[in-house]
Amino acid sequence: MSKPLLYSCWMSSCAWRVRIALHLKQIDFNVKTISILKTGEPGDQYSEEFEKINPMKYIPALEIHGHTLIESLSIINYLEEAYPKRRLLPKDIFQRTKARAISDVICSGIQPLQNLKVQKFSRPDGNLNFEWASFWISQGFSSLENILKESTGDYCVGNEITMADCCLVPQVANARRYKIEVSSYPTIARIDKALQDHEAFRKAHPSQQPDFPKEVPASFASQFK
Ligand SMILES: N[C@@H](CCC(=O)N[C@@H](CS)C(=O)NCC(=O)O)C(=O)O
Repeated sequence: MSKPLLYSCWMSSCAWRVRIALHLKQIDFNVKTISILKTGEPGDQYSEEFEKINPMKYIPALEIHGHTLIESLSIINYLEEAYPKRRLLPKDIFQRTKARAISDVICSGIQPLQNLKVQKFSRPDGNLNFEWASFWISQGFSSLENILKESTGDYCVGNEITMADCCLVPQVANARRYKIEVSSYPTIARIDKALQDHEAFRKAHPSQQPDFPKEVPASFASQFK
């Protein structure tokens, strides 16, 4: 079987979620870079070629076993079902539901509000809107902090790493990018810190990606401080 192929980009938090899951499952994969933010021209997600991969014009997408999968959470759920070893959902049904709910909060309730095309549409000049992104992430984090206080042990849900952790770490990086003081959310900050040294999370980090630039663009500097 050829290796799975992940359409990814160093700056995409959604692709990052899937990279973490692939590494946690110890699945070897190749990466095809789709540059989603280019100066003065549309990103590669708008190309005709990529639209055939994902008609939503978003990354990630995963080619695996002759199929093309889209939507980060659906991809992670596929990986969980197809590769049940090193599980990303707890055994207990209520813990499992919590892990899914936290993933949904991040993937449906926070990240879509700060996505590139949403930010651009919010401004008449079509540029990124830092204030907008920062507002919506802060709103989401205030609620997420309270949700996590109830579910956390070492990680988002109890003491096992779950798909919720795959979603949390990239979203915390987004928060830093938009200059949110993450320490104001102590549970979120603690879980994020606890995961930084885990091998799968290190391998999935933007700095380890083939398209990571030699010089980080100024607008990302706060993410990597
Ligand atoms: N719900 C989708 C969202 C994917 C998404 O928002 N991808 C972002 C990168 S993190 C993207 O491709 N943005 C391009 C754009 O906004 O033009 C998923 O979870 O896969």
